[in-house]
Amino acid sequence: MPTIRAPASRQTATLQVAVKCRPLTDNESRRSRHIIQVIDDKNVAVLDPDVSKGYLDLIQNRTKEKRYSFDHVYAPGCSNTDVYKNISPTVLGVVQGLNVTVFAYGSTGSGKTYTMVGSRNDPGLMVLSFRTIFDQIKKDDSSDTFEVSCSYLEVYNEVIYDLLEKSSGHLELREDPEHGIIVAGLRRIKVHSADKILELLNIGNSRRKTESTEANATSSRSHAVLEITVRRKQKGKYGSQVLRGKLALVDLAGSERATETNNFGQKLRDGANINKSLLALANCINALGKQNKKGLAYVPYRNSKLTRILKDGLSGNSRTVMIATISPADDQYHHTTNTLKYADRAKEIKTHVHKNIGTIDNHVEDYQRMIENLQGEVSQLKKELADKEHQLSVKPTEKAADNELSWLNVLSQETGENVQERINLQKALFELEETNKRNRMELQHLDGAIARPQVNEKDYALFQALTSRRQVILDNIRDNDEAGAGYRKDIELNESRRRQLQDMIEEATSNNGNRTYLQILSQYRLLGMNNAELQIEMAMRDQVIHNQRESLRSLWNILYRTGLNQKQILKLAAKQGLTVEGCPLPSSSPESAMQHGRLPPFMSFPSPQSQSSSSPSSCFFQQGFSTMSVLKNQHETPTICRQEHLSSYYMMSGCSPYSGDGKQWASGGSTPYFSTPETKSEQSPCSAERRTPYSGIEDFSRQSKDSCSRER
Ligand SMILES: Nc1ncnc2c1ncn2[C@@H]1O[C@H](COP(=O)(O)OP(=O)(O)OP(=O)(O)O)[C@@H](O)[C@H]1O
Repeated sequence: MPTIRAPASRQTATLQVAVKCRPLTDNESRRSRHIIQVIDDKNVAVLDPDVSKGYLDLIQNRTKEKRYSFDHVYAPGCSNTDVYKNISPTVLGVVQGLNVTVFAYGSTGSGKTYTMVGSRNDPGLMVLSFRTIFDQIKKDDSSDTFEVSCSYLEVYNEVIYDLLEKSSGHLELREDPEHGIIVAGLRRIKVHSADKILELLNIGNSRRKTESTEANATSSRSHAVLEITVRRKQKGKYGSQVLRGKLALVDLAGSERATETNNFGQKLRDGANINKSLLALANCINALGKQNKKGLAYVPYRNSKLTRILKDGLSGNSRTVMIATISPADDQYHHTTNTLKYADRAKEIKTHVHKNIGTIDNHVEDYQRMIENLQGEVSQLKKELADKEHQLSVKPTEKAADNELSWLNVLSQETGENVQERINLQKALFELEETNKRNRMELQHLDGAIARPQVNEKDYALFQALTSRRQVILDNIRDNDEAGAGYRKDIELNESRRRQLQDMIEEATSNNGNRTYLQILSQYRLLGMNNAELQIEMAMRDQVIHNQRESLRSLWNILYRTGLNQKQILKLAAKQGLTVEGCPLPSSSPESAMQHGRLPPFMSFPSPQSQSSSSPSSCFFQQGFSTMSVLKNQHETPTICRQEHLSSYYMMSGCSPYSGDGKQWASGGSTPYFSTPETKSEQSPCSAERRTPYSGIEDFSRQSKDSCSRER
């Protein structure tokens, strides 16, 4: 029997922003003045660093003193445990199936690593978090079972490395509708105690890239993300379900001004890359901070790996805490006010939190497995290729052929980059279109509200507010459409370059005599391309699943509006051959469900006036209706939406979905959309536990920073 799952209710949460000021270091106390005044636990002032200003300047307000308010402010005497006390309730949401992100943001040497990792005497937020997670699991007296796993990665020079692998290769990011952004191939180790995570954290930190810079003797050169996942299996009335909470703890690399650090060579390049990703993060914070006032603007997550990793934490499904770290020294005034400026903007950021219940990721996992197999084959071929290259290099007579082959190699590499660029462009286009779809829905609502007659002054004021909001939305739609047109053009250029490369490779392979080598080379190239194509298909499938979820939400919207009670709906569903899981239906009216916050905000009930055929509500209804027919007839027509989406996707890229090259949707056509896997292996390829010698708990941050010399 096919199964559908009720949508999880979403809550809007605001980013929790705290400021932590570290003490002056011994060096600083000799030459610097303390300019941070913690007024109380929520307010902080940065005093004017210039002490030469007179009384007149002060009364004429010519002072550079600045005041800020945050959720929490911690004075230099506060410990990491003091900070943790306020975020502990948020962190514990992970055990209830929520996503939580905690990140430290601040200039170099301001205390980010100290806050996140800490020392033996003052353990940081990473250590305190996993300790309380395990304590909470221990305390739980329900019949639920728990499984905790952990991963640790770093982003160095825009490349992702696995800190739990001895010699990690480059890892790639992938978007998954169920789990958000994920890192393909990242090791996830099952852990049974806080000590085990501590051991892994120690090992990871010893591999992390740090350098001594002018500004900080042990400056982190990479962004590090420790992720702890808690899977909680619950047995409920309607069968068992899995809650999957994820805690991401992020220690960012140090931002710096090149002029202050006296860096050069590799260090300067590292600094430039670090600054680039931190700038990308600042730009996202800016765009998101404005969004509340300005409607849906495009947020440039794609500009760096860091912002893509933090995407969920910044706007998606996550309760997020930002700890802005500052130094009290007067010569850090500009860095401090800059950090506080972004922290102040971050207070406006909203995320949308819901429990991660169950999973529909079996389709995506099929693809992931295929990609992993392909990657295995590609690396085997790479090895064969290297062997062959070695053999050829010892035969000088074949030098000419060698040159041609290395040229061919360059072409292959360019083809790979070309495909990767196309994936990025198309995903960016999807995101833009998604943003504008929501903008247009809001516009429809606004038009409906604006059309209502104005009877009194209050109505007129509302009319004016709605009209100016409408203008903002229109501006955003126009900007996004323009950006979309740019992406489409880039996709066309990319396609034509791809054709060119293809022709050049064909010509080269037909001219060269070394058949075996060429066969391997071209097979390697083809597999690489197939791999990339599969990633595109996965992205499309992700989008389809996302669309289906939206349709499901609409379907629930309709069910709520019918006023039927839970029993009636279950009976009706059973008649249609459907099982409903985790039914969250209100026993009373849908309006009361709305009042009690059980419906997500977008599942609004239209006012009677707005129920014309063109109103958003009817649009919901039609969408829901078609979903229903898909549900009802899924055995006969299970791929309606999939093909619709596929064709629109290919229209964009100018290809046909069935190009005769066998690249069609790979899963069986009769797979029902809304089914939950009956039996699914829980053992992921990355979940195997590996034992690593425990190196002892020292001063985590210092130990890790001192012993870092990994060359990338
Ligand atoms: N709360 C604190 N108490 C005592 N010392 C601190 C505190 N916070 C930071 N420090 C010290 O300040 C110095 C810089 O801190 P840390 O390395 O954590 O900065 P960072 O922001 O991570 O720097 P980077 O971005 O360059 O990696 C270190 O010597 C650290 O021990």
